[in-house]
Amino acid sequence: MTTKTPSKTPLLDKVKVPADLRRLEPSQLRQFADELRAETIDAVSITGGHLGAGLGVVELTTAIHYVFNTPDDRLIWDVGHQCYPHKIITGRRDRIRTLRMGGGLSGFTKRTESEYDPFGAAHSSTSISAGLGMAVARDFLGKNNKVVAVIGDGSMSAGMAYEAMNNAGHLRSRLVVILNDNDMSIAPPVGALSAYLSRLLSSKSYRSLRHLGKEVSSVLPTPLRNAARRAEEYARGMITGGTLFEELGFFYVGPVDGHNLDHLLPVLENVRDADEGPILLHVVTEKGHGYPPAEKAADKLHAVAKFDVVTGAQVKAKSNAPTYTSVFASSLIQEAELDDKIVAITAAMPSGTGLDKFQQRFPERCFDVGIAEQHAVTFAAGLATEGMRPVCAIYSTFLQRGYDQVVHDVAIQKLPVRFMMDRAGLVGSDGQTHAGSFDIPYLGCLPHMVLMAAADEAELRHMVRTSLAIDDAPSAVRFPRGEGEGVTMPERGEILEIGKGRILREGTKIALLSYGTRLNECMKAAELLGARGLSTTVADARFAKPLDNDLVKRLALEHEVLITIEEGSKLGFGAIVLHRLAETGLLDAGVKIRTMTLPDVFQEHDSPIKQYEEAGLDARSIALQALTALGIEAIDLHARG
Ligand SMILES: Cc1ncc(C[n+]2csc(CCOP(=O)(O)OP(=O)(O)O)c2C)c(N)n1
Ligand SMILES: CC(=O)[C@@H](O)[C@H](O)COP(=O)(O)O
Ligand SMILES: [Mg+2]
Repeated sequence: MTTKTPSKTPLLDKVKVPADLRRLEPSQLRQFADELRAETIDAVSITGGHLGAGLGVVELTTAIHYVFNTPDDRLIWDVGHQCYPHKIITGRRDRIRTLRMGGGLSGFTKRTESEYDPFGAAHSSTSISAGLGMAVARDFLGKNNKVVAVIGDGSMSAGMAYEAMNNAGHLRSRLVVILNDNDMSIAPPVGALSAYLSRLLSSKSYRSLRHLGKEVSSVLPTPLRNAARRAEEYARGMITGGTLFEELGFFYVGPVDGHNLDHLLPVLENVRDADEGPILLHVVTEKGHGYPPAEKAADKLHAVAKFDVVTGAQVKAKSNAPTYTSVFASSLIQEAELDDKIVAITAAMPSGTGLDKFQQRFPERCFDVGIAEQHAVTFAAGLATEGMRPVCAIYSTFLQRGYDQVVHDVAIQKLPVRFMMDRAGLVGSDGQTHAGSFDIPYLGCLPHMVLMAAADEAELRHMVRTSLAIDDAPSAVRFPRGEGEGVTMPERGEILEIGKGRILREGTKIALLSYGTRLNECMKAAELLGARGLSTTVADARFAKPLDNDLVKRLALEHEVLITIEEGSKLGFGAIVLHRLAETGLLDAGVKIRTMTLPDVFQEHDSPIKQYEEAGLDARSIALQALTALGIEAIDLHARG
């Protein structure tokens, strides 16, 4: 008879949902947390994903679900990248090894995934606003559940968090905000707030509060007379430095050791039962806590590929070409060597944008403004008014956060801010919230903008230099996540003729006009069409604004079919071309025109290859589009290869 190997997670095995957790004894929670951490590490070693943040909140996740009656009590995770332990103990352990895979769990909290995810996240600093909305609704509806928002120190650097606290303090709503302070963003945190939080932790009171343990709960709100309360708050503020938050109308509690369940549980119970206005509980944690490879890593293993649990060594895919990010960074450094007016700005994404390399070379000319895209854009506009050449490196999706600033502070004033939009298009496992799908329409509708899309890494190098040469208008260059096409790189970028595209292949019947990196798929589609005797032109627009009107006119008049292809949403490049053809009467010439874009849905996370297939932007789909326009059957092309 085979003896069953004892489980490594006997307590975790008993917990499918938090109600099961709440049946454990408090004395069992330490072991439970250790098992939850081990399960998180094992799962992410298989799927890859955001590891460090989740490891830092294992105890906090355990304590919150133990003390609060989730899901009736609402728990909102800011950004949501730290939610893997939360997902494991809220009915999703059986699917946790499908994390970020096609058809699997999302890498962030998601309403449609679970009742324990009352609010979707992924873009940071939304949790307090959402939590306040839920608290006010609760009061309107006469309900009595609690609302808890967990926000990181990095996410607390975004203006939206202050807008929400300001309003919460005014409304005096019963809302619990847990500031998860691990002294990390993706990179080490920046800004005055980070310094302020560090002061809180270094103050003698913090050391004494740590030693006082449970006494921390004694500083919680009790019905105090206003005068006494203000004096009490300032006294506490001076002891624990909570005054910044208390001036915003919050009752500040902390700082508390976020890995010590003996501290966390009584404080959370008191916070839960305090019948007061908004409370901010300042919890101190360590990103990557409990896993030495993460604790030792400079980035605390914020995001990892599959890895070996024992060594922490990651399994990196073989690289066939430089990443677009690295080409952008090296091109910018190259230009900045020759022009000391070039400065660069990131919103807390130095490594993701490649500006960490620029920062190493030009520390005084690189600004990490924290998670503050709105500020980043207008800060860049201010720099441009004084003749600097600011480069704002913000992912396409995160630039959405600073859109009014692009319109109001940059475009209307025609200021030469250069936007370098990495992750433009589909992004694979980060899914719906991170896809850079909308920058072509959201920028294409703005007067004065010069818009470029790199077809490959050589084109990106040209466009970086071209953008830097434009001193009389704002410009934006979009390029995708991941590796280039493996083309030969120029020593230095050329300055492209503004508003001019290029023809790569001459044909007579079908014209494929590509904008961005689908160009290679267009060339393959031309081969497929050529093999059917259909002579095909392939052109690279290079610019969406100003559009190469002569090229568009020639393609429309000299071909039976004209197809635009872009890795962007509807109402983008194809719409710009259609407008042009309609406004100039060229549509009357009878060309069969089709526009190929991303589908009008928020595509779920999956591998990039699967996402492109689903989007229908691969060579086979492009060829099919042309054949269909010509009324030619192509059964063989319908079958997916
Ligand atoms: C608006 C926005 N900008 C940038 C990002 C990229 N991003 C994801 S997590 C993160 C750092 C968050 O730091 P913190 O809130 O302290 O969480 P921690 O990872 O330390 O747990 C950043 C900048 C984002 N998700 N949303
Ligand atoms: C959680 C978050 O928003 C970032 O970590 C984001 O996932 C980074 O995306 P890349 O991996 O494409 O840099
Ligand atoms: Mg942090």
